[in-house]
Amino acid sequence: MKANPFRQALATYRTIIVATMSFSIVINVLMFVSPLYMLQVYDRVLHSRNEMTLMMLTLIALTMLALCNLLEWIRSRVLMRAGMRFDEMIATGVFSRVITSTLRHPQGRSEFALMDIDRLREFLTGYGLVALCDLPWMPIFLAVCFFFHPLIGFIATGGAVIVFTLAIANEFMTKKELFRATIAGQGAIHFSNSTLMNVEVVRALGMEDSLCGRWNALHRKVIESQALASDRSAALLSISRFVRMGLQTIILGAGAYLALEAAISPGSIIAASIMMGRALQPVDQVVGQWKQFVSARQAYGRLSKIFLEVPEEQRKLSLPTPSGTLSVEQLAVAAPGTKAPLVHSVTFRVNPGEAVAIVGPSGAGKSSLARALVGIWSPAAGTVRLDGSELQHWETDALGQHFGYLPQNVELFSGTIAENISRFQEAAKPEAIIEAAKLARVHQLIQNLPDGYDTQIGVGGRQLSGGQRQRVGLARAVYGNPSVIVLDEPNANLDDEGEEALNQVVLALKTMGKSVLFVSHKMSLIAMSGKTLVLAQGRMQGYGATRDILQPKSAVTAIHSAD
Ligand SMILES: Nc1ncnc2c1ncn2[C@@H]1O[C@H](COP(=O)(O)OP(=O)(O)OP(=O)(O)O)[C@@H](O)[C@H]1O
Repeated sequence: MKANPFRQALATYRTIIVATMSFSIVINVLMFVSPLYMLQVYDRVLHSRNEMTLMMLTLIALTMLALCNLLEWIRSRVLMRAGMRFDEMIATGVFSRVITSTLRHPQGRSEFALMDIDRLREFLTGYGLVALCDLPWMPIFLAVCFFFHPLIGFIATGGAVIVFTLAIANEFMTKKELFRATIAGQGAIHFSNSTLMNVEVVRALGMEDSLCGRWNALHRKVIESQALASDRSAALLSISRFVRMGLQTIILGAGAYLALEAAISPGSIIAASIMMGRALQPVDQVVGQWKQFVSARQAYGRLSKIFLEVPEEQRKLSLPTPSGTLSVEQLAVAAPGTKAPLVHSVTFRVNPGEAVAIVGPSGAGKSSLARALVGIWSPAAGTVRLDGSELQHWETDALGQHFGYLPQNVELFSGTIAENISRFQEAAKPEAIIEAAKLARVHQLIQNLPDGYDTQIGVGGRQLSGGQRQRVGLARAVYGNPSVIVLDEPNANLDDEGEEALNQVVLALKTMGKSVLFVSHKMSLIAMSGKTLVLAQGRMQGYGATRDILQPKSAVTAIHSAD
């Protein structure tokens, strides 16, 4: 099995974290410039009154500070590029896993893993990671405070402990609410997306108010949880800010007292105050970045889960292009995430050049069977074999190229007609697209559209009529010379001319030696098949030559009359 690309990407990022830490070492060493400068100015220059020394010290300090800022700039550029590389390494993997995971658990909302990539990348490239890299420097800065005087050291350490405690309290007090807000936010987005998919029905049936009410309820949950988390976090943040400011006053006061007692030099007062500030800075940053930390950690958890649940597809032997023999044995089909089979014990075989009609009343399980035949749903029992090899033994993408599939509700994508027919393949040849359109008898129809093959069809192909969608979907099904073509009610939206064209397509596909299976209620199309499979309540009621099955009093006629 291939290594998990998420882990690989994180391993690569580890090198970047090491580089960031190396930058941080130099940057933090340069943090000593300001306190050292103060010590020199107050304790040496003011006594010696040497202006030349002051000028040289100032010049050196400015150079060092410029270097420090230059390094910070380079560090952020390195992080940004590494973040982009990290994104590149996992984005494709996440996208394909989201598809697999959604097929397995349609209600699982795995699409949000795509947003998690952004969250994690933002954390890895932003101040969050820098703050973490700076954190190990805190003890060193505190040690220097002790070096000035133990009292200074204790004040700074006490301050760091308080600020840290506040950060942890922040985590505990906001964790649950932030998690709730994320889940509620996903629910609201999911709901609004599905509403927007059906805007026409929403307007026509006056559902706006009720749907808006439902969305508002979900949205309010997000706002309430966020507001609660933000209230708690804001209170702690202002306490933390007060502690920081109070500490500065205390440290200056303590320094002045120690200077009066001649325990430290006057320059040490300012230097100690700067040093304590540096020690507390990473803690402050961590507190400020807490929300981002939490969200990045949740994103990390969800991404790890999806990579764990959907492991890398094992490399499979590439099988030769199939002739198209589809054999189904004792097949049982259940919807993803459910156990009860919708289709039971189906056995039949389709040879190249044959057409099989799948018939039966509504809810008989015809579409469920079609889904299993093209490998969308895995068999709950039994097998589906293409040229003798079970569908699971084929590479998913390779298998898709050997199948043509037209689902009942067509499912076109936002893009041009040409892109839809070519299944969005980047290297699609125009000749192949036109060949598929001609084979599907839709070339002329496309030519009559304002932009021909370049016509944008909108989300779900909404800018086409129902019949046009179905015929473009048929062209997509036959694109790329597939061996097996499965059509689920391909004539549901067709007029007489469209139906005649469809009958011609089935005839042509048979002549070309393709295996054709279609679900239909239309006798004229069923008559194009050599064999018919009759389903009722998920069970095979008959399978045989269409002319026998279409005889009066046969199973199919009985089923239709019962319908
Ligand atoms: N994704 C799903 N999850 C759970 N049950 C499902 C799912 N899809 C379909 N079913 C159920 O499976 C049964 C068969 O549905 P299917 O769509 O396969 O029937 P059909 O024969 O194609 O019907 P029609 O002719 O109306 O399209 C139905 O009872 C339906 O409720």
